[in-house]
Amino acid sequence: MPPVPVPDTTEFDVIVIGAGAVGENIADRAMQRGLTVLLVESELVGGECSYWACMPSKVLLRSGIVLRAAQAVEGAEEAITGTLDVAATLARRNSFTHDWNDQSQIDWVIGAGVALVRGHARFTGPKVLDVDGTTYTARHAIAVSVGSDPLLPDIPGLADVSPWTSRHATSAQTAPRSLAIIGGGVVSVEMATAYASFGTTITILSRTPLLNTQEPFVSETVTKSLEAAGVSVLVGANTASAKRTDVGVELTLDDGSTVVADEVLVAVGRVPRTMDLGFEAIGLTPGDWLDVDDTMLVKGFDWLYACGDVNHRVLLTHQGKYQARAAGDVIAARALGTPVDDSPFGTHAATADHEMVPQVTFSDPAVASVGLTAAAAEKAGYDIRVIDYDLGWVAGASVQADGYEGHARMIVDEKRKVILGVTFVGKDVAELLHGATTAVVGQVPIDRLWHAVPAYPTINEIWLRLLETYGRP
Ligand SMILES: Cc1cc2nc3c(=O)[nH]c(=O)nc-3n(C[C@H](O)[C@H](O)[C@H](O)COP(=O)(O)OP(=O)(O)OC[C@H]3O[C@@H](n4cnc5c(N)ncnc54)[C@H](O)[C@@H]3O)c2cc1C
Ligand SMILES: NC(=O)c1ccc[n+]([C@@H]2O[C@H](COP(=O)([O-])OP(=O)(O)OC[C@H]3O[C@@H](n4cnc5c(N)ncnc54)[C@H](O)[C@@H]3O)[C@@H](O)[C@H]2O)c1
Repeated sequence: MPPVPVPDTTEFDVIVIGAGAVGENIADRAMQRGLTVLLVESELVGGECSYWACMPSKVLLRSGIVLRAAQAVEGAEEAITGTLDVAATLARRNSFTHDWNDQSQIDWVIGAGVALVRGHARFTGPKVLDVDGTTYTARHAIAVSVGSDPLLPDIPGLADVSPWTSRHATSAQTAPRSLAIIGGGVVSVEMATAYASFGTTITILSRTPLLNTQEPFVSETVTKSLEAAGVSVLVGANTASAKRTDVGVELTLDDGSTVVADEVLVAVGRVPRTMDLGFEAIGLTPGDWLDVDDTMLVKGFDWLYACGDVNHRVLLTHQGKYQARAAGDVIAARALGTPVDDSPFGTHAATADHEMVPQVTFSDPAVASVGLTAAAAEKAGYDIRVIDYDLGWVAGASVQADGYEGHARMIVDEKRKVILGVTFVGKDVAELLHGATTAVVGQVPIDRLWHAVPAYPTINEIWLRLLETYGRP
């Protein structure tokens, strides 16, 4: 890791622990509002997203998606005579992670005017930290943005087979011949998609249908497409034990059947990185997530903030950065005595975290969703109407790919006549999402949405079709 120059003071207005995407944004925001800020990072500046999560995983997926997109258009398809170049794809991924060197991010942080220390931070008391033997003090606030680690389930033998986690899957320098994946969430689906395109034989062992927090049609479509790519999707599969044998890792399911693969990837969710933060010194319990209000202030404190994965509100980079903007600004406002606006949708409140979160799963076809599913909206007590439409019937989609298959669903709050949630599944739907997010967060009345005319022939014409299906009063 490149060296980081030592700051010339140990007292700052704000200290941010963890320089992932989220911590960088808290620091930048507070600094821009006039505070002095120290950022402490134990590994790489840029965190999980840059080196072992969002960016490398999306690069690993992209080559296969582009290849299949060309294969789905007559005229382009004929030009494809080769297969996906795995080594070149992995090399492209290495260039995105700068071979796991964070010099460019160090330069950005220091250039932005934020002090940086490389080391492991632990609380030794309120507003006081030890970083590898040096004491640092915050005058106003400490923000925790230490992220999360993969959860290793308590399956007998699993720890002994040295399973892959998302870090191995996103940083591997060769593709294994076969890979078993425990879990059926986003990491499982994305990594199955990527590695299947590299020629790896994949078996997914999932207790539930894939992506089962999404609308049910998402699971059906994604499962079908993975199976078409040669992936074995075992739903209702409970892994009971694991052992390494001469031929690889052998997983035994609770029905007695076995799955053998070169490697096993565990992708069953996350735990907070709070085991070794000195929480005892400030009355918190090591290993806990941090419970925050909408300004990201940890409940029970007036100086401790938590943003990103560690507060367990939404484990997504963009949502963590949104929280960071609110937190950086409110820390400065409270320190400088300027007005705080923590009302819903105010400058200092991360209101959208609750029911307006966008997410893209970069499977093929992709899943793009924002807000509530029908089930979640009903559970929350809304009086809803569900509008469905086949994306393949949209002219723009049929141009995009021959035999385009996809689906869209819009959830309408019948009382207020606004949209609570939208889900798209289909090729190239990721870039449709922000229109949906704007409609949901803006609570744009359905009547007004009729005046937002989608260009013809784009896939965005799905909006017109959804409105026509809903009907105009
Ligand atoms: C495979 C994968 C793919 C993903 N893809 C996407 C995606 O496409 N889009 C999306 O929005 N989200 C995605 N996510 C989720 C996203 O990666 C996380 O939500 C995001 O990285 C969280 O950011 P963070 O800043 O909270 O934590 P992190 O990025 O983990 O940063 C925390 C930092 O704190 C440091 N740290 C920890 N403890 C200490 C300490 N005691 N002292 C000093 N430093 C410390 C760590 O070294 C780390 O650098 C993905 C996750 C995975 C696993
Ligand atoms: N494109 C993206 O936005 C993206 C991509 C990857 C990851 N992420 C984020 O990273 C986080 C972690 O992803 P993830 O896939 O690890 O978690 P996840 O919460 O998305 O999925 C975990 C899955 O594992 C299952 N599971 C839990 N315990 C199990 C066990 N013992 N055995 C078998 N299955 C078990 C769950 O039912 C669930 O289906 C998520 O919160 C996700 O939002 C986002």
